[in-house]
Amino acid sequence: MAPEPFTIRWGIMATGGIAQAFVEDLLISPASRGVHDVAHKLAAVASSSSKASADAFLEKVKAPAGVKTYGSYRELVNDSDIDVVYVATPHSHHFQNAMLALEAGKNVLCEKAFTVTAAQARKLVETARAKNLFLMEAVWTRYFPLSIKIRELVQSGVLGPVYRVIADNSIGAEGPNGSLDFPNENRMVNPDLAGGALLDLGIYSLTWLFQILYHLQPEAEKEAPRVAAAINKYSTGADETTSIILQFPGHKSQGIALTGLRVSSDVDGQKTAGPAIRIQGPLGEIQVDPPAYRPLKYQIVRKDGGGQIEVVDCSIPADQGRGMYWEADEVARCLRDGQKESKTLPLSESIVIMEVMEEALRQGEIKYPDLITTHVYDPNSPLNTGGR
Ligand SMILES: NC(=O)C1=CN([C@@H]2O[C@H](COP(=O)(O)OP(=O)(O)OC[C@H]3O[C@@H](n4cnc5c(N)ncnc54)[C@H](OP(=O)(O)O)[C@@H]3O)[C@@H](O)[C@H]2O)C=CC1
Ligand SMILES: O=C1OC[C@@H](O)[C@H](O)[C@H]1O
Repeated sequence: MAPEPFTIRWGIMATGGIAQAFVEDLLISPASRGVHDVAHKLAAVASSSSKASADAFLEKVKAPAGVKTYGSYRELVNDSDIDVVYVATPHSHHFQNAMLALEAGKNVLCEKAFTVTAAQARKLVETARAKNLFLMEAVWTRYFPLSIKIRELVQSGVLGPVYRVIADNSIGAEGPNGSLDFPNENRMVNPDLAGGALLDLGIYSLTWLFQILYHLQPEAEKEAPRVAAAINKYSTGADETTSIILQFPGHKSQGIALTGLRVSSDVDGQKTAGPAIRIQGPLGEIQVDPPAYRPLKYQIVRKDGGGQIEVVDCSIPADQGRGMYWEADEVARCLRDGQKESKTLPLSESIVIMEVMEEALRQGEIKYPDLITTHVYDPNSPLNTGGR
């Protein structure tokens, strides 16, 4: 008889859009994606608004009976029947909320962007290590079968050394009279919630640059990049377009990461506009269809391919969710194996990415409020208590 899967008990912090998508994926049987070694249990959900919001959330996701609900994040992190807390609040809140969970002795999976500043990311990592807890930034894209396959292909040398990655993750959200299709209070453009294209969407362009140009560098030759960036600001003060050039001189490689809120990477929504990502070496290139955050199809163009291209489709069947369960499976395996971080996205790499984004925001003169940039933990911060 096959051994029972190792099951982890999740506590969900916040009840917004991504919390719903993540939980719906958690509730899909792992066996349906061929996973038998780990499983997931939805143990509790907390809303900073009210217990009633958490109750309503359970109905929305069609949760099984027996899931606890709380009207505060503090109650959630103190629940002894939880193995890991999923932080699904806006970027502005990640540092304080993840600290709240770590300080209560909980393992943490924290949504992207990890934090607002690099110092906050370092403090989270330092705290998790001091308390011997698991911590991971929830960059789900890295755990897609397509991402794994492409990292393997690049490592196998199919392109020769990769010298260039160009990646775009942009959405077409232009509104009337120069505005964007978001109210100014919306987390996409609101500086109080660390809004802006870079922290929300540009992180995926950087994910592609990093998972190829940085992650695959041999450990002994790890080289953080030089950064040149330019930003257009929206009327709220958040960035609406950000362009970043990275150079890794020791590896002779370069990356270009683009993001914006006016022109989509996939203008007709049909993926006919061309690739969002190009990974290039002397022997050929790999092109990945948009969106960069949910990659499902790629093609290989070989220098000696005689004009033929190889197309590889990694679609997810319509009834098989969004694809967030692969990162959840990674968390379960790490907890099972006593690993305190994911090898696919080590904490040191999340920190370097935060350093790059911080530098880009500095060059673009984007300023966020002190409340959300401090790296001093405050359990009573309104970011933890829900005071809005
Ligand atoms: N991996 C992915 O594909 C995606 C990741 N994300 C990431 O997830 C995070 C949340 O995004 P998303 O779910 O879209 O955001 P939503 O605005 O839909 O939800 C955020 C939730 O955070 C809680 N919250 C606490 N304080 C505030 C506040 N002051 N303002 C607004 N919400 C607050 C609320 O839950 P409550 O009231 O219950 O406490 C709210 O429902 C972001 O970091 C984003 O980058 C987002 C979309 C996709
Ligand atoms: O992480 C994300 O991916 C999907 C986008 O629509 C969303 O804004 C972003 O937060």
